Amino acid sequence: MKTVLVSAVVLVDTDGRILLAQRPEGKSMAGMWEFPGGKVEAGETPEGALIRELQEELGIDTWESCLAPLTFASHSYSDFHLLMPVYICRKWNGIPTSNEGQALRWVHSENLRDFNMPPADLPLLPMIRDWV
Ligand SMILES: Nc1nc2c([nH]c(=O)n2[C@H]2C[C@H](O)[C@@H](COP(=O)(O)OP(=O)(O)OP(=O)(O)O)O2)c(=O)[nH]1
Ligand SMILES: [Mg+2]
Repeated sequence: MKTVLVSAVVLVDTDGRILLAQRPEGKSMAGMWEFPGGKVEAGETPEGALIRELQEELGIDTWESCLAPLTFASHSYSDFHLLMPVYICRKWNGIPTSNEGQALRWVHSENLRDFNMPPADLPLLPMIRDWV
């Protein structure tokens, strides 16, 4: 099975809330709430891909020095294996805005489990709750 590399971020605001984005209609797992990010394309580093995705999806700018490794997901879906490094970021320029029609929510870490998230994300939630 193909392994797909996806970078994602736990974006934390000054109140300690985390940004979740809802996957739009038409995409796989539509309606589920995810950490912002996307696929690492050929020739990109995971950090570079995440910086690009944050510009494209949310219209914010951040820097490699502001992305710290937090955890990762490794999960087999029916048609591919997901390997997803997850970074934490507390510093960026701009206000996250829905650029691709996706709903956005700032969520307190203790409430993450109330959101319907992709199966790959579920094992990460307890440690994110404890560490953020
Ligand atoms: N961004 C993100 N993707 C996740 C999470 N959990 C999870 O299983 N995924 C999966 C869903 C997708 O299969 C894959 C991300 O691919 P995607 O299609 O959103 O990638 P992309 O943003 O580059 O979008 P596209 O241009 O390929 O449409 O990773 C998560 O928390 N955040
Ligand atoms: Mg994406």
